[in-house]
Amino acid sequence: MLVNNISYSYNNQDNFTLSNINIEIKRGNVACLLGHSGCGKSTILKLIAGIENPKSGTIFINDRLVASSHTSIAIEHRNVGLIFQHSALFPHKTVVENITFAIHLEILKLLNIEKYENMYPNALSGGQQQLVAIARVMAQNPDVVLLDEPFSNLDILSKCRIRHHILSLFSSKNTPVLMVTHDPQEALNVADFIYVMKSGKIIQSGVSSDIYIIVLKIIR
Ligand SMILES: Nc1ncnc2c1ncn2[C@@H]1O[C@H](COP(=O)(O)OP(=O)(O)OP(=O)(O)O)[C@@H](O)[C@H]1O
Repeated sequence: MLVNNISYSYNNQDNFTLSNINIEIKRGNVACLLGHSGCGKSTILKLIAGIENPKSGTIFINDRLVASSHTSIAIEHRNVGLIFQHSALFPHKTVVENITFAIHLEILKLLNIEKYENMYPNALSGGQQQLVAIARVMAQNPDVVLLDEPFSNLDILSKCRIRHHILSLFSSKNTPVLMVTHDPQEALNVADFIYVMKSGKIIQSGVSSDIYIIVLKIIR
């Protein structure tokens, strides 16, 4: 997955929300976007997913051009697995119907949600709904996975267990993962590569061990 010199502004304003963003994630690797609230992390995910289109620059998924100032492959044709903080489920479908297409019982078991199989989302807690959204992406077999603070409404034990399962599953399938977080410790724990953002720019990037000192400064 390659994001090449992307710039973007909401509502065609002169001040750019994102300037000259470059991100490369090798197959099977996990990269983290780390930065304070409002620095533009979610906007990068929206551009990769096809919810917004860049003003300049290019995006490639699986070596295919999906976005440039004059090209935009529709979101449903990008095969992107998206998990947001509050992932939307179809309220009129049961858990098993929500996961649809390539439903795998192993995924339900892995996430401990097989007992909710025939329930509707309104009968599930926020954390349980999030597990169903995660299962849906795991069943989709995406070309790239975008995680936007996906574990924040899970308890700490579930968070560590599920995060480990998801990241090892996609790593074993050679799928690149881009994860947004505010939490430097989480980035250091899970990422192969970290991009540190400030005010719409990437101010530092590197393998986790190399930027440890910079991340420590952010924690303080
Ligand atoms: N739909 C929109 N229209 C106009 N401005 C927007 C829109 N969405 C986001 N913004 C602005 O763009 C900037 C970047 O927002 P973004 O959601 O990408 O930040 P973030 O780093 O993901 O923040 P957080 O960690 O709080 O989710 C912010 O200043 C925000 O106010």
